[in-house]
Amino acid sequence: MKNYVVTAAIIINKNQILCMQRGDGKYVYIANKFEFPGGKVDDGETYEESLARELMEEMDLKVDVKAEDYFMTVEHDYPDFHITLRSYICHVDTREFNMKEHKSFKWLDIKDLKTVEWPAADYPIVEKLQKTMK
Ligand SMILES: Nc1nc2c([nH]c(=O)n2[C@H]2C[C@H](O)[C@@H](COP(=O)(O)OP(=O)(O)OP(=O)(O)O)O2)c(=O)[nH]1
Repeated sequence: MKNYVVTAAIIINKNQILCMQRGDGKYVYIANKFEFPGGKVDDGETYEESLARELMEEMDLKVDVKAEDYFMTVEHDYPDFHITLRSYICHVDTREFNMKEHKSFKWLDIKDLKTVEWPAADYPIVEKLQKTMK
């Protein structure tokens, strides 16, 4: 099975988390779900560089992602591929960004994260946030 290494940003502003909704796509089990913005790591870049690049590409959002902001990694098997999902906490001081690739977004309190649907790989992250950051 293919393995995708993906970095994802838990973007926090005033105690709320930015949840971005994916559009349609070929995999029904992730289409239209809310996710932490980010994407696949390219050859030759560090995880932190990759995440900063994705945030800029997808949202025009400039974030200095630091190794010390690492939160957790989830290994998950989807029906068509395996994902290594590596997440970082990113505090931002603005809510301004351009939604270039997603279909909608929500800023949610941590306690409300499960009011939207996430891809299966994201639930361990949501759960750790709810346990450790309330
Ligand atoms: N960015 C992000 N991706 C996630 C999360 N959870 C999750 O299962 N994924 C999956 C969805 C995708 O299969 C993959 C991220 O890839 P991507 O966003 O760079 O690429 P994509 O599949 O949308 O499209 P493409 O660039 O391959 O055309 O990781 C998450 O919280 N954030």
